[in-house]
Amino acid sequence: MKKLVFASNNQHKTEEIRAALAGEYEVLNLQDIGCFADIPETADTFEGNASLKSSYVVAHFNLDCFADDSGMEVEALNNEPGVYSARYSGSRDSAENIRLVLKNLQGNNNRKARFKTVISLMQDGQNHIFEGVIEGTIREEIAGSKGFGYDPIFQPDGYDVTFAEMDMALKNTISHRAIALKKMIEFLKA
Ligand SMILES: O=c1nc[nH]c2c1ncn2[C@H]1C[C@H](O)[C@@H](COP(=O)(O)OP(=O)(O)OP(=O)(O)O)O1
Ligand SMILES: [Mg+2]
Repeated sequence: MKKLVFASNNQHKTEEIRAALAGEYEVLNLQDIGCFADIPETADTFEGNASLKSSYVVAHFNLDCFADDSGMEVEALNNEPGVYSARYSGSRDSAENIRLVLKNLQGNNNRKARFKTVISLMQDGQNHIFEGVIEGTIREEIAGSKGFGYDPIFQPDGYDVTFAEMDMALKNTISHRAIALKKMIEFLKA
């Protein structure tokens, strides 16, 4: 089976991507290639941060790879937390990050939000970008224990459950990450 290097330390993302590519590609993440660095994400866009992560692996390990930078944008919060989703509350504690979103959105009728993923695939020195977006709304309270990050408060449009209430298999057919990944695989197979 062909190998793909995924420039991420996020086990949840890795699990989703491995499930999505099962049987087609073997996905190696940063620890699998012996990279334990927390790659600096200093860009102010998802594309910029994804490109920083993929370029770091090319520069330090001379390996083609792909990286995902993703986050949640809440319309009434001026699209925050956005690229700062991982540390919105100042820590990586998802419960704290969720608490701050709910606090900042309290009493606001505009609960529109979207999840966005940008994948940067570095192949033969070329940076290929693939984007996935899913629209939804922010629940008033958390619901569900599956998934990770902001899943317990994000309800995708067309569903009456949060990402954390749905199985990974269903999330992997509709999510921002699934959409971006599908575009990357189509490119790789072309
Ligand atoms: O499907 C998702 N469901 C819920 N929350 C999500 C999702 N996708 C990203 N998120 C949130 C979690 C993380 O706090 C931030 C991503 O930050 P992001 O830098 O892309 O990932 P990360 O730092 O955890 O791992 P890495 O950079 O090594 O890929 O947005
Ligand atoms: Mg990150």
